[in-house]
Amino acid sequence: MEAAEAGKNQLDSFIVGSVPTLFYIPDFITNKEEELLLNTIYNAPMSKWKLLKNRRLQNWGGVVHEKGLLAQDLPPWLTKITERISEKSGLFPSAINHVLINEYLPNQGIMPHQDGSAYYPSVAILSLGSPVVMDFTPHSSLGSRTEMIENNESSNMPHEELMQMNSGEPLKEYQPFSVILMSRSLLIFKDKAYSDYLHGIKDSEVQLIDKSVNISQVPGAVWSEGGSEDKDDVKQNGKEGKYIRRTVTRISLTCRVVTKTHKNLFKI
Ligand SMILES: O=C(O)CCC(=O)C(=O)O
Ligand SMILES: [Fe+2]
Repeated sequence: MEAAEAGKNQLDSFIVGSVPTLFYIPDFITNKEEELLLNTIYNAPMSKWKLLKNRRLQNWGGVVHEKGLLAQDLPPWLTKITERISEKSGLFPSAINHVLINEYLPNQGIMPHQDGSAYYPSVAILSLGSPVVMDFTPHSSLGSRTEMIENNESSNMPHEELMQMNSGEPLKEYQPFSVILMSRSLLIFKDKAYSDYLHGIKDSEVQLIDKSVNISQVPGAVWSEGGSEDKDDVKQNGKEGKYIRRTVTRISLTCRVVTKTHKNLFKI
């Protein structure tokens, strides 16, 4: 019984913020593992990179489309990580079978979005390289009006991303918040955090961290206090405060389960 209870609560100590289905695990992998992953990712053939308008990505596990996943086995260097994620979190119904690797230069981000319906509603994001701030915004039907980014890149995405544009009265329990994603950390979110909020990363080199729910877990050396040299960010975000400055590239591994899979195109 003890083991079952420990299993049930294995992520409780990693909850950050007020949404109980969002977990932040610092130091999920070692420095050595980070280095190995980065080397392997950058050793992939150039053709493996898909260029988007504002970043590039590698798609592993097969092609996701409406009818599910045209599955390809994940390579061992990825299953080593995805198996650890499944085992440590206990939040995935079956083996993680899809990994999207996104690369972000310091001035690149991803518009606020909800992940496509082909995925099981649990996602684990492993971060490598530069720290970054991920913003969670309640769907406009639930909270304050959702910020939209004009350049809709969803047509370039390998999976469906749903945009929510309708406005509504803010509900108190749905407030925007942010999470600082340090290198080697794992962010997991599911249920409410997955379906009632959009998630995104601003395309700015300087990112305010005042709304971040995990500041206390981030080394003080990572952030600075607002100063006159950061006028651009103040202009962009409308206020001054604590911020991080992205100086290097960030790589993220978005690990998910696509429940419907097909091995052969002709059997769909
Ligand atoms: O890079 C990230 O941290 C987020 C990526 C993401 O949200 C996605 O691929 O759907
Ligand atoms: Fe996403």
